[in-house]
Amino acid sequence: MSRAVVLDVEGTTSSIGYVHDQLFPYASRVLGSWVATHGGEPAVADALRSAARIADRPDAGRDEIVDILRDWIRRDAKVAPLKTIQGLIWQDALAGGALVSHVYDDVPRALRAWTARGWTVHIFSSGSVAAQRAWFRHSPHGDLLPYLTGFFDLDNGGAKREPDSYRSIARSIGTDPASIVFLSDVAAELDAARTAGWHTVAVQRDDTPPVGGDHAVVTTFDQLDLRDDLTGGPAARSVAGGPR
Ligand SMILES: CSCCC(=O)C(=O)COP(=O)(O)O
Ligand SMILES: [Mg+2]
Repeated sequence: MSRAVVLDVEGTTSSIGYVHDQLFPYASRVLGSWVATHGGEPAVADALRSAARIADRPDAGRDEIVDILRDWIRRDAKVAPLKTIQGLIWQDALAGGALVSHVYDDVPRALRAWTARGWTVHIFSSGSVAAQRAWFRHSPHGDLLPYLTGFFDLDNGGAKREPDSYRSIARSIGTDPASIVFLSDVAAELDAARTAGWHTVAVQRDDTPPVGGDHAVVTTFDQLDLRDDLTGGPAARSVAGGPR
């Protein structure tokens, strides 16, 4: 029987501070010139049109759309066309060394241990699949892609607070919901996954706001004891604060 771990990125595998202090300002800074260069490419043109539609300004020109996207970045809006464009920008920057990704030290250790035991590991993040792949490929711990089987974002996974997204991801990875463990720093995401029948574990990193909710809690992946028999739920070895 297949067993899977699904991981959120920002606040779970990686620092929120890094994303907000490095990635977002970088995207905001280069956005205007990047859109001027790439705006004619079909995927980018499509994302720009889609952003204008969502903002209810279908006739907006490129400069106005760049302003809309910058405003969304400032407000950390999880909007698919913004995430598509950010992902393409970050992909180049991560590959070229203009940006370095951040992954907590316990993450590669856990990825190695879980996959060695036959679990598959997948990512579900608001960041686009292109951003996710570049993020883990160019990690400070080396290329982590060999440990990752599937990548889901707002386009191919759906909204992170909707139970249907988790149902559809379970179907897509071919794993029974009762054999999937989801780790996230956002209680509403964990609630949605639990509604879909998944096991849930809140990740409370030192540098993140309190997760809240009533999910089992770990502060690092080292504390998660992934038993092959999940009937009692995934065990957190040394739970900080206990289930809340
Ligand atoms: C490498 S993914 C970039 C981070 C990002 O844009 C984002 O929105 C992360 O959201 P998450 O769902 O991972 O909390
Ligand atoms: Mg998160």
